[in-house]
Amino acid sequence: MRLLGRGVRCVRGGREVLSGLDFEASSGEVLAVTGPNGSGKTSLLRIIAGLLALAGGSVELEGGGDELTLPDQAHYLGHRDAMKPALSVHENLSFWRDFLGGEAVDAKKNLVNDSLVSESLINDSLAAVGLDHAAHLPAAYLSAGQRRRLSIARLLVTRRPVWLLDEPTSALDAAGQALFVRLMSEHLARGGLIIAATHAPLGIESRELRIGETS
Ligand SMILES: Nc1ncnc2c1ncn2[C@@H]1O[C@H](COP(=O)(O)OP(=O)(O)OP(=O)(O)O)[C@@H](O)[C@H]1O
Repeated sequence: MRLLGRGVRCVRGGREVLSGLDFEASSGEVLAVTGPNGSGKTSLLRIIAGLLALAGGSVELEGGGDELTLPDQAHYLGHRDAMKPALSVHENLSFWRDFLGGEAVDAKKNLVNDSLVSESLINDSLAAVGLDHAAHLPAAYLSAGQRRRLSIARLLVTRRPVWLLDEPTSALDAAGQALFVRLMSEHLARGGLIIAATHAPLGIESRELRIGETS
């Protein structure tokens, strides 16, 4: 699988933010998008996620699911944690699983239509990010790092091969960063790919795409 961007152009508020940008990332690879504030890193992730229109060029996923669009095959984790504060941690994750079309699979990768299995997927995902003890707390009570962990759990309730991550390690403590590195490594080992906008090292081997140097 390969994500390919050619001649990408982005205009925001009448200003050209990206122009003629080429990039690619393959299965098992992390592309770290770096550059000064306002250089267009978030805009690029939002274009790939289908949340922002291209003003020119193309972005394509080769070797993905034939009947699925690129946005259907991508997880977008913005730098703001998209959680409803009045819902519990568990309810927030259930919402995202349903919204993203989460499917439970058994050990032989067969689809399982079983609410108990779905329930254990939520619990396993919360445990994987160290939030099992907080499942019934309102999301409003979470600390910044815990909110980030809950966002990361979204990546686990539905498997999608392309992870688009905006400043994914912000607010994470050392243990949280180590945990996230492990989750990213497992994702890459399964053939996934990651594009991350970041100002800080991700703690995992990556290739750099530097943008906005001249602006
Ligand atoms: N909704 C919008 N309308 C107009 N301009 C916008 C909008 N959103 C972003 N911009 C502009 O687009 C440019 C790129 O913003 P973007 O958020 O992609 O940068 P970034 O590289 O992610 O920055 P940072 O490192 O600060 O997160 C900035 O000049 C910003 O002001």
